[in-house]
Amino acid sequence: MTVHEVTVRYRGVPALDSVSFTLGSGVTGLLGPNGAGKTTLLRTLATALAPDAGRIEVLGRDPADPAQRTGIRRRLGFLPQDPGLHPHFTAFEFVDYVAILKEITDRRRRHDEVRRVLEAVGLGAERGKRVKALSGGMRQRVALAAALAGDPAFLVLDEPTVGLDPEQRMRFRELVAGLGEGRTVLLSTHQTEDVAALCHRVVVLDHGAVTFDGEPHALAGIARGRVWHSAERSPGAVAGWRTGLGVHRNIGTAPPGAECVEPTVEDGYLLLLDLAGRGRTGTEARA
Ligand SMILES: Nc1ncnc2c1ncn2[C@@H]1O[C@H](COP(=O)(O)OP(=O)(O)OP(=O)(O)O)[C@@H](O)[C@H]1O
Repeated sequence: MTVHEVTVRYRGVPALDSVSFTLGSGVTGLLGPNGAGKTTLLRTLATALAPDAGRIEVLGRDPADPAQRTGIRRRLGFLPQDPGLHPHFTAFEFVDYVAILKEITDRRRRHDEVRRVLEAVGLGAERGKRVKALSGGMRQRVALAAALAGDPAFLVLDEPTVGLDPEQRMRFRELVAGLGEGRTVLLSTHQTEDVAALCHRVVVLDHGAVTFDGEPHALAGIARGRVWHSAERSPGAVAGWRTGLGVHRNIGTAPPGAECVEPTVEDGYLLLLDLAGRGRTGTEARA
């Protein structure tokens, strides 16, 4: 999968500005603040949007060519931010409907596939329930099952853990981790914990440009020596918050004598955004 100098504009304003990177198998995380261009990039890779400039190669094919684009779509699973689940469909009917759109024409084979993917996301017993009767986490799994129909080689997931409680998020993580074996998964998220838990690689987008591309521990490493705990919020910190334990976690240039702590992916990410000139001064209490 290659993205080469891709630009996408909305009414002349670039949402992606000459973005380049390559993707291999496994789960890659895509982080970025609101409006960074994540959804635009995912929709472009999922062949739902054509770039204004640059080239893309997905599964060895060129989506600009209609015949090759069809070939890509047959091997692609896309979980959009709003999957458009019809509330009156049962889980089975919704996934079956998507499988029809994916041109699995043989009815018996298709129904077997729908049962397989609903089992895979842990919804085998719920397949006859209507979408409107399912919890948010279950609906998200129905949408994932639909994306998985046809065993795609490339899976594009746009903020799949939004709105899930911690237990549902953990279950979802387990599922996605398994999916990264032998296929390419691109996962957009605001959850740095998801990136740390799931991804072998992370790409950070900011203002339509790639500002980091590497392993999650390298993103955390940006903040090495620059995260410290103190009794009060430290004035030299670019970001800081009082933790649930009552100490202040500060990120920035550590004052002399500060006791530095091990940085997380979130620390590195916040510092990266600040280094890009965003100038955060978060003071909200976090758990
Ligand atoms: N259909 C559209 N028409 C005009 N502008 C758009 C459209 N879609 C997105 N944009 C703009 O393009 C930029 C990138 O948007 P995009 O949705 O790709 O960001 P994002 O990183 O996915 O954001 P979020 O984290 O909030 O989902 C934003 O400034 C957004 O306002």
